[in-house]
Amino acid sequence: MKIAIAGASGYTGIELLRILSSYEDIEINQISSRRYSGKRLKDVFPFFSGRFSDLVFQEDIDIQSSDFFFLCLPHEPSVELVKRVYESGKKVVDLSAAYRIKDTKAYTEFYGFEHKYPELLFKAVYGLPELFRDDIKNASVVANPGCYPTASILGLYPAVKEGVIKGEIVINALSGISGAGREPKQQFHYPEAFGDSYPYKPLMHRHIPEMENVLKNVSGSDIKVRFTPHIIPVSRGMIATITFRTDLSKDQIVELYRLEYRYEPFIRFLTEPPHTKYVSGSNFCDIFVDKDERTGLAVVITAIDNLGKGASSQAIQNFNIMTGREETYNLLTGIVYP
Ligand SMILES: NC(=O)C1=CN([C@@H]2O[C@H](COP(=O)(O)OP(=O)(O)OC[C@H]3O[C@@H](n4cnc5c(N)ncnc54)[C@H](OP(=O)(O)O)[C@@H]3O)[C@@H](O)[C@H]2O)C=CC1
Ligand SMILES: CC(=O)N[C@@H](CCC(=O)OP(=O)(O)O)C(=O)O
Repeated sequence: MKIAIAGASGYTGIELLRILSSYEDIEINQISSRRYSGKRLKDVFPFFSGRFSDLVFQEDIDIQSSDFFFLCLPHEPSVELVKRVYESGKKVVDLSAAYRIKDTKAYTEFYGFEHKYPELLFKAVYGLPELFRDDIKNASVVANPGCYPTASILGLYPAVKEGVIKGEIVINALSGISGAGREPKQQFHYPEAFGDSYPYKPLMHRHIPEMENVLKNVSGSDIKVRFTPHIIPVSRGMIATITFRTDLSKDQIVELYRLEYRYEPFIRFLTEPPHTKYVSGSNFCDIFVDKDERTGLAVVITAIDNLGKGASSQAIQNFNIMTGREETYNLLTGIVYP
């Protein structure tokens, strides 16, 4: 199988290359980057010497030359490229938000562009295997979830599905800086980012419509989330702390979560709050569930690697499912500790 990675010089593209380097039965035959076009992968990123010695970045991806596509591009260029892959009859996992939200208004409102292919938007499958595994198996277009939505939806799904939440849902989430991509930005310049932590977009972040859209699709009811993201000065890692009111006791809510995810290979329950380092470099989502009986609020805390389960390893999980491999193939290791 010949594989193309568009946007291979960004953080999610590099992470994909790292994971795919362990696959024996595939060939990565195209990688794209405009700025590195014509340069060898190993000259740009010396740590890839060996496995991918001959790969050369190209300006764009040729649809005819590969069988399967991973797109690690910004949202707007993805809209077009996904459409072209789809028309060729081949399969694609798109890591951008271009096909995630089944609501065209969200694109004008939160992404600043008119979605040109609403009919394809409704054919794309949301690539969160724990919720949509059966649809992913036969999908041509898989829209890989955002990192905050992965951490938040996995932390809410059992409770939302069973309808045990009373009232508001509050999510406070922390993200490592690689979540903002590799393009240099002033606020992520070392002297400014080192040692600093802060909330941002406290009232409306573009991941809110994505989360609400998916939670509505699985529950059938309108669900609102009060979501506040925060930057933490680490390269990778994400924590979501979720609180909601419920009449279930502590034991019942813990049991509900454990039962729902009992066969999930990448969900691990912890009896203490998870750390970013417990999942770093991996596809795991660690979950802690408890209830504060004093206030009646349940507390669910999830940890993922934003570049792992929040992006690239989740894209590989989808690839494994779409290509008939064991879902966990090559994904059960990878933790980098300390
Ligand atoms: N970082 C993260 O934690 C997560 C990211 N995502 C999403 O995944 C996608 C990739 O993210 P990430 O790897 O962080 O981004 P980066 O900014 O690190 O990389 C973007 C890649 O796309 C290329 N690119 C940028 N602009 C264009 C363009 N207009 N046309 C063609 N190629 C372009 C860049 O190379 P060049 O400029 O040389 O062409 C680079 O290879 C984004 O849509 C992001 O929202 C999703 C979940 C988590
Ligand atoms: C730290 C940081 O800036 N994170 C990004 C989200 C991560 C991401 O890339 O998500 P999408 O794929 O949905 O764009 C942000 O808050 O916009």
